[in-house]
Amino acid sequence: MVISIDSPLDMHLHLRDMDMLDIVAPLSAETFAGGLVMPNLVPPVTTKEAVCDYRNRICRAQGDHCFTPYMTLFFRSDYRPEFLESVKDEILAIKLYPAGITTNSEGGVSGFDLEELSPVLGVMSDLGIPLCVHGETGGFVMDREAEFIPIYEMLAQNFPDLKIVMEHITTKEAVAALDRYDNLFATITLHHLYITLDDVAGGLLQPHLFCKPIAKRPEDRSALLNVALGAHPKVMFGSDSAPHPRDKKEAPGCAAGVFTAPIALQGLAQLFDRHGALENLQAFVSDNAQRIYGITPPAKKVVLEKTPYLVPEIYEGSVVPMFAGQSLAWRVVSAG
Ligand SMILES: NC(=O)N[C@@H](CC(=O)O)C(=O)O
Repeated sequence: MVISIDSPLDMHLHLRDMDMLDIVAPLSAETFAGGLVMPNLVPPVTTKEAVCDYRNRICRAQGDHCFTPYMTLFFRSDYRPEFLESVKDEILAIKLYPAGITTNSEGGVSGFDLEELSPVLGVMSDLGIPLCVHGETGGFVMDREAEFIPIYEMLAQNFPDLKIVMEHITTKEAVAALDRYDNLFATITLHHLYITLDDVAGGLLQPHLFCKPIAKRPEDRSALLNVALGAHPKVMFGSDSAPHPRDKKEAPGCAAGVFTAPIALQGLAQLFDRHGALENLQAFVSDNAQRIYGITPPAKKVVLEKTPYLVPEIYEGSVVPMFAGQSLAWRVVSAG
Protein backbone atom coordinates (compact mmCIF):
# COMPACT_ATOMS: atom_id res chain seq x y z
CA MET A 1 0.00 0.00 0.00
CA VAL A 2 1.27 3.48 -0.92
CA ILE A 3 0.07 6.98 0.03
CA SER A 4 1.30 10.40 -0.94
CA ILE A 5 1.11 13.60 1.07
CA ASP A 6 1.37 17.03 -0.48
CA SER A 7 3.55 19.59 1.29
CA PRO A 8 3.53 18.24 4.85
CA LEU A 9 3.90 20.93 7.50
CA ASP A 10 5.23 20.75 11.05
CA MET A 11 3.65 23.69 12.85
CA HIS A 12 5.70 23.44 16.07
CA LEU A 13 9.35 22.66 15.60
CA HIS A 14 12.54 23.18 17.63
CA LEU A 15 15.57 23.38 15.36
CA ARG A 16 18.05 24.72 17.95
CA ASP A 17 21.32 26.29 16.81
CA MET A 18 24.98 25.50 16.05
CA ASP A 19 25.90 21.79 15.91
CA MET A 20 22.40 20.55 16.79
CA LEU A 21 20.87 22.76 14.07
CA ASP A 22 23.25 21.20 11.56
CA ILE A 23 22.10 17.72 12.60
CA VAL A 24 18.34 18.26 12.80
CA ALA A 25 17.51 20.88 10.14
CA PRO A 26 18.23 18.55 7.17
CA LEU A 27 16.14 15.81 8.83
CA SER A 28 13.03 18.01 8.96
CA ALA A 29 13.73 19.58 5.57
CA GLU A 30 14.03 16.20 3.90
CA THR A 31 10.37 15.24 4.36
CA PHE A 32 8.53 18.42 5.38
CA ALA A 33 7.75 21.38 3.14
CA GLY A 34 7.86 23.83 6.02
CA GLY A 35 7.84 24.18 9.77
CA LEU A 36 6.99 26.80 12.37
CA VAL A 37 10.31 27.32 14.12
CA MET A 38 10.22 28.01 17.85
CA PRO A 39 12.18 30.97 19.25
CA ASN A 40 13.40 29.51 22.57
CA LEU A 41 17.09 29.83 21.80
CA VAL A 42 19.60 31.17 24.33
CA PRO A 43 19.06 34.11 24.26
CA PRO A 44 15.51 33.93 22.86
CA VAL A 45 14.66 35.41 19.45
CA THR A 46 13.37 38.90 20.27
CA THR A 47 14.65 41.21 17.53
CA LYS A 48 14.16 41.48 13.78
CA GLU A 49 17.86 40.96 13.27
CA ALA A 50 17.78 37.77 15.36
CA VAL A 51 14.82 36.44 13.34
CA CYS A 52 16.55 37.10 10.02
CA ASP A 53 19.94 35.76 11.16
CA TYR A 54 18.35 32.61 12.57
CA ARG A 55 16.42 32.03 9.32
CA ASN A 56 19.68 32.37 7.38
CA ARG A 57 21.41 29.85 9.64
CA ILE A 58 18.51 27.41 9.18
CA CYS A 59 18.57 27.81 5.40
CA ARG A 60 22.31 27.14 5.37
CA ALA A 61 21.91 24.08 7.62
CA GLN A 62 19.00 22.50 5.74
CA GLY A 63 21.08 21.91 2.60
CA ASP A 64 19.43 21.51 -0.81
CA HIS A 65 16.03 20.47 0.49
CA CYS A 66 13.04 22.58 -0.42
CA PHE A 67 11.76 23.71 3.00
CA THR A 68 10.34 26.98 4.35
CA PRO A 69 11.25 27.85 7.92
CA TYR A 70 8.30 29.92 9.16
CA MET A 71 9.81 32.10 11.86
CA THR A 72 8.47 33.14 15.27
CA LEU A 73 9.35 35.79 17.79
CA PHE A 74 9.52 35.19 21.56
CA PHE A 75 6.60 37.08 23.17
CA ARG A 76 7.45 40.05 25.34
CA SER A 77 4.91 42.48 26.72
CA ASP A 78 7.19 45.48 26.12
CA TYR A 79 7.34 45.26 22.31
CA ARG A 80 6.51 48.63 20.74
CA PRO A 81 3.83 48.87 18.00
CA GLU A 82 6.43 50.23 15.52
CA PHE A 83 8.65 47.22 16.18
CA LEU A 84 5.80 44.76 15.59
CA GLU A 85 4.86 46.59 12.37
CA SER A 86 8.47 46.38 11.17
CA VAL A 87 8.89 42.66 11.96
CA LYS A 88 5.50 41.34 10.85
CA ASP A 89 6.57 40.31 7.35
CA GLU A 90 9.49 38.28 8.73
CA ILE A 91 7.45 36.10 11.09
CA LEU A 92 4.37 33.91 10.96
CA ALA A 93 3.51 34.08 14.67
CA ILE A 94 4.64 35.13 18.13
CA LYS A 95 5.17 32.45 20.78
CA LEU A 96 4.24 33.11 24.38
CA TYR A 97 5.86 31.07 27.16
CA PRO A 98 4.99 31.31 30.85
CA ALA A 99 8.29 32.17 32.58
CA GLY A 100 10.35 29.11 33.47
CA ILE A 101 7.72 26.53 32.42
CA THR A 102 9.91 24.66 29.92
CA THR A 103 13.29 24.63 28.15
CA ASN A 104 14.76 28.17 27.78
CA SER A 105 11.57 29.99 28.78
CA GLU A 106 13.02 32.02 31.65
CA GLY A 107 12.32 35.31 29.84
CA GLY A 108 8.63 34.48 29.42
CA VAL A 109 5.49 35.98 30.96
CA SER A 110 4.98 35.94 34.75
CA GLY A 111 1.37 36.14 35.83
CA PHE A 112 -1.21 36.77 33.15
CA ASP A 113 -2.16 40.37 33.78
CA LEU A 114 -4.46 41.42 30.96
CA GLU A 115 -3.52 45.08 31.39
CA GLU A 116 0.14 44.24 30.93
CA LEU A 117 -0.41 41.98 27.91
CA SER A 118 -3.11 44.00 26.15
CA PRO A 119 -1.02 46.60 24.31
CA VAL A 120 1.01 43.95 22.45
CA LEU A 121 -1.93 41.57 21.92
CA GLY A 122 -4.04 44.45 20.57
CA VAL A 123 -1.38 45.35 18.01
CA MET A 124 -0.92 41.69 17.05
CA SER A 125 -4.66 41.41 16.51
CA ASP A 126 -4.68 44.56 14.34
CA LEU A 127 -1.69 43.36 12.31
CA GLY A 128 -3.02 39.79 11.96
CA ILE A 129 -0.09 38.15 13.76
CA PRO A 130 -1.23 34.87 15.40
CA LEU A 131 -0.35 34.15 19.04
CA CYS A 132 1.03 30.68 19.83
CA VAL A 133 0.89 29.75 23.49
CA HIS A 134 2.59 27.18 25.70
CA GLY A 135 -0.45 26.82 27.96
CA GLU A 136 0.65 25.56 31.36
CA THR A 137 0.39 27.09 34.82
CA GLY A 138 2.92 26.52 37.58
CA GLY A 139 0.56 24.07 39.34
CA PHE A 140 0.75 20.31 39.83
CA VAL A 141 2.31 18.87 36.67
CA MET A 142 -0.70 16.77 35.61
CA ASP A 143 -3.08 19.73 36.06
CA ARG A 144 -1.05 22.50 34.48
CA GLU A 145 -2.74 22.50 31.09
CA ALA A 146 -6.31 22.13 32.38
CA GLU A 147 -5.64 24.98 34.84
CA PHE A 148 -4.50 27.16 31.96
CA ILE A 149 -7.81 26.88 30.04
CA PRO A 150 -9.38 29.93 31.78
CA ILE A 151 -6.37 31.97 30.60
CA TYR A 152 -6.95 30.81 27.02
CA GLU A 153 -10.61 31.78 27.43
CA MET A 154 -9.72 35.22 28.79
CA LEU A 155 -7.41 35.83 25.83
CA ALA A 156 -9.92 34.49 23.29
CA GLN A 157 -12.76 36.61 24.70
CA ASN A 158 -10.79 39.82 24.96
CA PHE A 159 -9.17 39.51 21.53
CA PRO A 160 -11.81 37.87 19.31
CA ASP A 161 -9.91 38.75 16.12
CA LEU A 162 -6.58 37.37 17.36
CA LYS A 163 -5.83 33.82 16.21
CA ILE A 164 -4.67 31.90 19.28
CA VAL A 165 -3.00 28.53 18.89
CA MET A 166 -2.99 26.27 21.94
CA GLU A 167 0.32 24.53 21.37
CA HIS A 168 0.92 20.81 21.85
CA ILE A 169 -2.35 20.13 23.64
CA THR A 170 -2.48 17.05 25.86
CA THR A 171 -5.85 17.08 27.65
CA LYS A 172 -9.53 16.52 27.01
CA GLU A 173 -10.14 19.95 28.57
CA ALA A 174 -8.09 21.66 25.85
CA VAL A 175 -9.89 19.65 23.15
CA ALA A 176 -13.23 20.77 24.58
CA ALA A 177 -12.14 24.44 24.61
CA LEU A 178 -11.44 24.34 20.87
CA ASP A 179 -15.09 24.47 19.91
CA ARG A 180 -16.08 27.17 22.39
CA TYR A 181 -14.20 30.01 20.68
CA ASP A 182 -13.91 30.70 16.96
CA ASN A 183 -10.40 32.09 17.40
CA LEU A 184 -8.89 29.13 19.31
CA PHE A 185 -6.87 26.56 17.35
CA ALA A 186 -4.45 23.81 18.42
CA THR A 187 -1.41 21.80 17.47
CA ILE A 188 -1.04 18.15 18.46
CA THR A 189 2.24 16.22 18.57
CA LEU A 190 2.96 12.69 17.39
CA HIS A 191 4.08 11.52 20.83
CA HIS A 192 0.96 12.71 22.64
CA LEU A 193 -1.11 10.68 20.16
CA TYR A 194 0.89 7.56 21.04
CA ILE A 195 1.77 7.72 24.72
CA THR A 196 0.32 8.32 28.17
CA LEU A 197 2.13 8.95 31.46
CA ASP A 198 2.33 5.16 31.83
CA ASP A 199 4.72 4.97 28.89
CA VAL A 200 6.97 7.58 30.49
CA ALA A 201 7.00 6.47 34.12
CA GLY A 202 4.76 3.42 34.52
CA GLY A 203 7.66 0.98 34.26
CA LEU A 204 11.35 1.80 34.03
CA LEU A 205 11.72 5.55 33.49
CA GLN A 206 11.88 6.50 29.80
CA PRO A 207 13.84 9.76 29.55
CA HIS A 208 13.40 10.02 25.77
CA LEU A 209 9.61 10.27 26.28
CA PHE A 210 9.86 12.94 28.98
CA CYS A 211 8.58 16.28 27.75
CA LYS A 212 6.52 19.33 28.63
CA PRO A 213 3.60 19.18 28.73
CA ILE A 214 3.93 15.72 30.28
CA ALA A 215 1.87 12.95 28.62
CA LYS A 216 -1.46 12.53 30.43
CA ARG A 217 -4.20 9.91 30.94
CA PRO A 218 -5.71 7.42 28.46
CA GLU A 219 -8.92 9.47 28.26
CA ASP A 220 -6.89 12.56 27.33
CA ARG A 221 -5.08 10.66 24.59
CA SER A 222 -8.46 9.40 23.30
CA ALA A 223 -9.74 12.98 23.05
CA LEU A 224 -6.61 13.98 21.11
CA LEU A 225 -6.89 10.97 18.80
CA ASN A 226 -10.51 11.78 18.12
CA VAL A 227 -9.81 15.27 16.78
CA ALA A 228 -6.52 14.39 15.05
CA LEU A 229 -7.76 11.26 13.26
CA GLY A 230 -10.97 13.09 12.35
CA ALA A 231 -8.88 16.03 11.06
CA HIS A 232 -10.93 18.51 13.07
CA PRO A 233 -10.59 21.74 11.04
CA LYS A 234 -9.02 23.64 13.95
CA VAL A 235 -6.21 21.20 14.70
CA MET A 236 -2.84 20.94 12.98
CA PHE A 237 0.15 18.68 13.29
CA GLY A 238 2.98 20.26 15.28
CA SER A 239 5.65 17.75 16.29
CA ASP A 240 7.21 19.78 19.11
CA SER A 241 10.24 17.79 18.06
CA ALA A 242 12.66 18.97 20.74
CA PRO A 243 16.15 17.46 20.38
CA HIS A 244 18.56 17.42 23.29
CA PRO A 245 22.00 15.74 23.28
CA ARG A 246 21.85 12.20 24.61
CA ASP A 247 23.92 13.08 27.68
CA LYS A 248 21.33 15.72 28.66
CA LYS A 249 18.48 13.19 28.37
CA GLU A 250 20.10 10.15 29.98
CA ALA A 251 21.08 12.10 33.08
CA PRO A 252 19.85 13.20 36.48
CA GLY A 253 17.85 16.34 35.71
CA CYS A 254 16.80 14.92 32.33
CA ALA A 255 15.97 17.71 29.83
CA ALA A 256 12.36 17.85 28.60
CA GLY A 257 11.66 17.13 24.94
CA VAL A 258 10.97 14.23 22.55
CA PHE A 259 12.86 14.13 19.25
CA THR A 260 10.44 13.03 16.51
CA ALA A 261 11.14 15.07 13.37
CA PRO A 262 12.79 12.34 11.26
CA ILE A 263 10.18 9.70 12.06
CA ALA A 264 7.10 11.91 12.29
CA LEU A 265 5.50 11.14 8.93
CA GLN A 266 6.17 7.41 9.25
CA GLY A 267 4.69 7.46 12.77
CA LEU A 268 1.64 9.40 11.63
CA ALA A 269 1.03 7.08 8.67
CA GLN A 270 1.21 4.06 10.98
CA LEU A 271 -1.20 5.65 13.44
CA PHE A 272 -3.75 6.87 10.87
CA ASP A 273 -3.56 3.50 9.07
CA ARG A 274 -4.16 1.54 12.30
CA HIS A 275 -7.27 3.60 12.93
CA GLY A 276 -8.52 3.42 9.33
CA ALA A 277 -8.16 7.19 8.93
CA LEU A 278 -5.47 7.57 6.25
CA GLU A 279 -7.79 9.74 4.16
CA ASN A 280 -7.62 12.44 6.87
CA LEU A 281 -3.84 12.58 7.17
CA GLN A 282 -3.43 15.21 4.42
CA ALA A 283 -5.73 17.64 6.26
CA PHE A 284 -4.09 17.04 9.65
CA VAL A 285 -0.54 17.39 8.40
CA SER A 286 -0.91 20.20 5.89
CA ASP A 287 -4.29 21.49 4.66
CA ASN A 288 -5.61 22.67 8.02
CA ALA A 289 -2.42 24.60 8.75
CA GLN A 290 -2.44 26.20 5.30
CA ARG A 291 -5.99 27.43 5.86
CA ILE A 292 -5.54 28.52 9.50
CA TYR A 293 -2.29 30.42 8.88
CA GLY A 294 -3.09 31.49 5.29
CA ILE A 295 0.17 30.06 3.93
CA THR A 296 1.10 28.30 0.71
CA PRO A 297 4.13 26.12 1.35
CA PRO A 298 6.47 24.93 -1.41
CA ALA A 299 5.10 22.06 -3.48
CA LYS A 300 6.54 18.79 -2.22
CA LYS A 301 5.17 15.30 -2.65
CA VAL A 302 6.09 12.74 -0.03
CA VAL A 303 5.38 9.11 -0.89
CA LEU A 304 5.10 6.58 1.94
CA GLU A 305 4.81 2.83 1.58
CA LYS A 306 3.59 0.23 4.04
CA THR A 307 6.91 -1.58 4.46
CA PRO A 308 8.74 -1.99 7.80
CA TYR A 309 11.15 0.82 8.65
CA LEU A 310 13.79 0.36 11.33
CA VAL A 311 14.21 3.64 13.20
CA PRO A 312 17.88 4.54 13.82
CA GLU A 313 19.11 4.19 17.42
CA ILE A 314 20.71 7.63 17.30
CA TYR A 315 21.46 10.46 14.83
CA GLU A 316 25.07 11.63 14.42
CA GLY A 317 25.98 9.89 17.66
CA SER A 318 24.17 12.64 19.51
CA VAL A 319 20.37 12.64 19.52
CA VAL A 320 18.00 9.74 20.15
CA PRO A 321 14.64 9.70 18.33
CA MET A 322 11.30 8.38 19.54
CA PHE A 323 10.95 4.68 18.55
CA ALA A 324 14.78 4.32 18.47
CA GLY A 325 15.69 0.82 17.32
CA GLN A 326 12.04 -0.14 16.78
CA SER A 327 10.26 -0.96 13.58
CA LEU A 328 7.52 1.26 12.16
CA ALA A 329 5.04 -0.12 9.61
CA TRP A 330 5.53 2.70 7.09
CA ARG A 331 8.63 4.10 5.37
CA VAL A 332 9.21 7.21 3.26
CA VAL A 333 10.10 6.13 -0.29
CA SER A 334 10.49 9.54 -1.88
CA ALA A 335 10.15 13.23 -1.12
CA GLY A 336 10.53 16.03 -3.60
N1 LIG B 1 8.52 20.10 24.68
C1 LIG B 1 9.54 20.09 25.50
O1 LIG B 1 9.55 19.29 26.45
N2 LIG B 1 10.61 20.90 25.34
C2 LIG B 1 10.74 21.98 24.39
C3 LIG B 1 10.05 23.22 24.81
C4 LIG B 1 8.55 23.13 24.76
O2 LIG B 1 7.96 23.19 23.68
O3 LIG B 1 7.97 22.95 25.83
C5 LIG B 1 12.24 22.26 24.18
O4 LIG B 1 12.55 23.29 23.59
O5 LIG B 1 13.05 21.44 24.59
